[in-house]
Amino acid sequence: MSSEVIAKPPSRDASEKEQESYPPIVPGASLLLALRLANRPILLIGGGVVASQRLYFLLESSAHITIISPGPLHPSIQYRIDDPATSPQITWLNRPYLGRQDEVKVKDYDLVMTAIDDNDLSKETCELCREEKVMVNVADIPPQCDFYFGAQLRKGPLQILISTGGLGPRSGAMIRDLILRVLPSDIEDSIKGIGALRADLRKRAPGVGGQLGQERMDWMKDTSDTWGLDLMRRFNDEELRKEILDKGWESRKIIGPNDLSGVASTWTQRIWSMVGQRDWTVGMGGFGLGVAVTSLGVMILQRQGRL
Ligand SMILES: C[C@@]1(CC(=O)O)c2cc3[nH]c(cc4nc(cc5[nH]c(cc(n2)[C@H]1CCC(=O)O)[C@@](C)(CC(=O)O)[C@@H]5CCC(=O)O)C(CC(=O)O)=C4CCC(=O)O)c(CCC(=O)O)c3CC(=O)O
Ligand SMILES: NC(=O)C1=CN([C@@H]2O[C@H](COP(=O)(O)OP(=O)(O)OC[C@H]3O[C@@H](n4cnc5c(N)ncnc54)[C@H](O)[C@@H]3O)[C@@H](O)[C@H]2O)C=CC1
Repeated sequence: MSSEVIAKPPSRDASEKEQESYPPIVPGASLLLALRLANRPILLIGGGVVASQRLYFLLESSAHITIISPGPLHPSIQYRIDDPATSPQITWLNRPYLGRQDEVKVKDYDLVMTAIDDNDLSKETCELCREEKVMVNVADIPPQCDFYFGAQLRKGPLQILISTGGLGPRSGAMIRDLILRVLPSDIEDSIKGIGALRADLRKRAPGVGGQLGQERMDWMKDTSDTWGLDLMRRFNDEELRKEILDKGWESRKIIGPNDLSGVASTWTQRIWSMVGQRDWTVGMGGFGLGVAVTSLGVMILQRQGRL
């Protein structure tokens, strides 16, 4: 496994030597982002199984989705339209989309997705989107997509997306399942814990940038590293958070799990012993390996000019 295939952007704390050896840029990647789409208008054209998958993820991101497709729809789409929990998020136009002639205009949407069995109409929709500079995913013509979907897994606030650069969607899903198997089943509790600690710290030390911002980031980073992923779940205990903020942050010290005293220590340790210790490093090593192997495969194909 060559280390050059692993993305290495500049680091906050890289040593000067590392800073000097800038890794070469390897082009051809997609920019992996986490789009925040709450209440944003999204146009989804088509009503089959692929559209039903798009709809599911769009609903989870709290977007507002306009679906244009003649019925009958895929049953899961119809279900979401009928379900009072999701119906306010969906506008269904029960008719075919007419491309350039359609009264619905792509410029009124933040993103457009086509999932239809009509290549020509997909191309026309894509052209319209280019003219209006609206990002588009065309399920049947990958080279025309501005963005791809990927195999996804979600555990509360944690989300992981696997992209194979359009080469092997099914293999992406298999890698996702591999990651799922090695992830601790309750990792979301750790993420929620560290989120609660960050929020409390921001309340004590509000503001952006400057000396305080730098100290806040250094303290958070060192505290995260000291506790590790596994023990971060303990930050869900409000009393424990208060203790490490009082004793640690206020004097800019890092308080580790063994530095705790009193009540917080005793009862959180009791809960902890009930949950049981696990070695996460083995699992996370597997995760890193899986992702790196995928990247390596994609890189090889890129170098061979097949991407
Ligand atoms: C480029 C991309 C564009 C995009 O969709 O954004 C695209 C394109 C195409 N997929 C096709 C086929 C299949 N797609 C799947 C499955 C998924 N496809 C997904 C993504 C992507 N598919 C994007 C690149 C992803 C990446 O970079 O890795 C996933 C990951 C996410 C999702 O769709 O939400 C989801 C798995 C999610 C999960 O299981 O969780 C299966 C398997 C199955 O259904 O189980 C098959 C049949 C088997 C096969 O062909 O492999 C065809 C028709 C090919 C033909 O006609 O022969 C095209 C068009 C083409 O390739 O021309
Ligand atoms: N990206 C991906 O993950 C995958 C992409 N595909 C591609 O996606 C396309 C759609 O796949 P499926 O959902 O399986 O097809 P499907 O045949 O189940 O559904 C097609 C849908 O498009 C609708 N439709 C057709 N013409 C329309 C129009 N003018 N306006 C609005 N709606 C219209 C149909 O009513 C139907 O609901 C296929 O062309 C296929 O190449 C297929 C599998 C996976």
